[in-house]
Amino acid sequence: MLQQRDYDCIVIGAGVQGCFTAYQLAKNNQRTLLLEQFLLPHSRGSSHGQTRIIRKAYEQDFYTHMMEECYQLWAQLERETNTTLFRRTGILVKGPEDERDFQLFRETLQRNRVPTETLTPDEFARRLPHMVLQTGEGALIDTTAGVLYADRALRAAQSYFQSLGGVIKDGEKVLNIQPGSTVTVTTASGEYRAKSLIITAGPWANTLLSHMGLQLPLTVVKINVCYWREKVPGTYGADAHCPCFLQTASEGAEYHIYGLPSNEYPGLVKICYHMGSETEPDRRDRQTDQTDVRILSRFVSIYLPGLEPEPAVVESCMYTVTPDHHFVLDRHPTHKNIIIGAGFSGHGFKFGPVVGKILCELSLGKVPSYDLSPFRIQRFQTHMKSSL
Ligand SMILES: Cc1cc2nc3c(=O)[nH]c(=O)nc-3n(C[C@H](O)[C@H](O)[C@H](O)COP(=O)(O)OP(=O)(O)OC[C@H]3O[C@@H](n4cnc5c(N)ncnc54)[C@H](O)[C@@H]3O)c2cc1C
Ligand SMILES: O=C(O)[C@@H]1CCCCN1
Repeated sequence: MLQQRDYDCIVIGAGVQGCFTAYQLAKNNQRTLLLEQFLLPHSRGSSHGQTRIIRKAYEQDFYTHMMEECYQLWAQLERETNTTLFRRTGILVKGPEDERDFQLFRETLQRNRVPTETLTPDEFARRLPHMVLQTGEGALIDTTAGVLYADRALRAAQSYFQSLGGVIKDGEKVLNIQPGSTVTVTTASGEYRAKSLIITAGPWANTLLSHMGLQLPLTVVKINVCYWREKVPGTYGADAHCPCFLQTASEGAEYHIYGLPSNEYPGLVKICYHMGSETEPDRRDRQTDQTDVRILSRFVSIYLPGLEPEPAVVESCMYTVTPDHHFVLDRHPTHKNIIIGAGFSGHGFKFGPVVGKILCELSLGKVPSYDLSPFRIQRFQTHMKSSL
């Protein structure tokens, strides 16, 4: 027999954005159901793995502004669950000083008075002897930045949500959505109804939105998550005061290259390319392109001489990328009680707590705490028309 249950809100997708949205809804006394297609925890979306970078260094002010509150909300979840979710390491932002990309980071950090150190070549050589700064490159350290313990963070948000009475049903794939003043969501095991629905389905966003005749211009890409062996274990470790780093677009790499100090796998440093090759979320193993790995190998051999220049471990993860690389945080254009959080374009984890707050505000009909114009669906009008 089918179960039938009524809730105030249903959230589809228990990645970082769905978990924090559910957590915020429960804090606002909403009877909330969080549905996840896979058994938790899983490594088939975008939020798995031990670590993510958190930073205020951004090219746009609006992200740096949102980070103020993000840091506070991460610390709040740490207190609520008595867990450590953040380790401060700083992030080195480095790249060609005369290129716009590097300048945008520098200007945003300055304008927003983010505590930042500017390293001269001599200081760089002294502080970071195992990294290379080439002539013409600038180097800044956003000292607020660090590492978030990602898997642990998801567990913390889920358990706090449950402690507030929230319900998680994993292994329940949503098969159909019927919009209306009460939204009906169907899975293989039941039918659930709620006053509002929040879709945070990561790479599967468009599959779910197709039930409501909406397709966003999202591209799903597979990221090869590469770990590189230290020639001397610990050289690039957080204990050796090695920061995270972000190399801005440079010769041979159109997108950023970023890395985190060795941590989760002792002796191995995670370094990835901020783009991959297009894939389908249920068939990402078919995507075997290694272009990103080749770009990374070249980078490692030039800039990080203390690492072996071939990856020791390669895992995978997915990005869901919008044309401008900004998020989608909005209502469905015709069904106003359906809220969409999508297209986090490979940089959404650190924003989880504020994304959850914004999606919760939208679902409760409150005025959102932030100007959402960079995140509106409306901005894709031309893309969406041309794809009809
Ligand atoms: C390699 C890599 C490195 C990254 N590094 C950083 C970083 O350093 N800093 C940072 O801030 N961000 C980073 N990101 C980006 C960040 O991890 C993502 O933006 C974020 O995880 C997106 O979360 P999500 O909740 O939108 O998606 P997901 O985590 O994919 O969650 C969506 C969930 O919805 C579920 N779902 C889908 N369809 C259905 C259905 N029909 N029924 C039920 N459930 C469904 C899925 O199973 C999934 O669990 C990185 C991403 C990758 C891949
Ligand atoms: O969000 C981040 O911080 C990482 C590093 C930079 C590229 C995007 N992903």
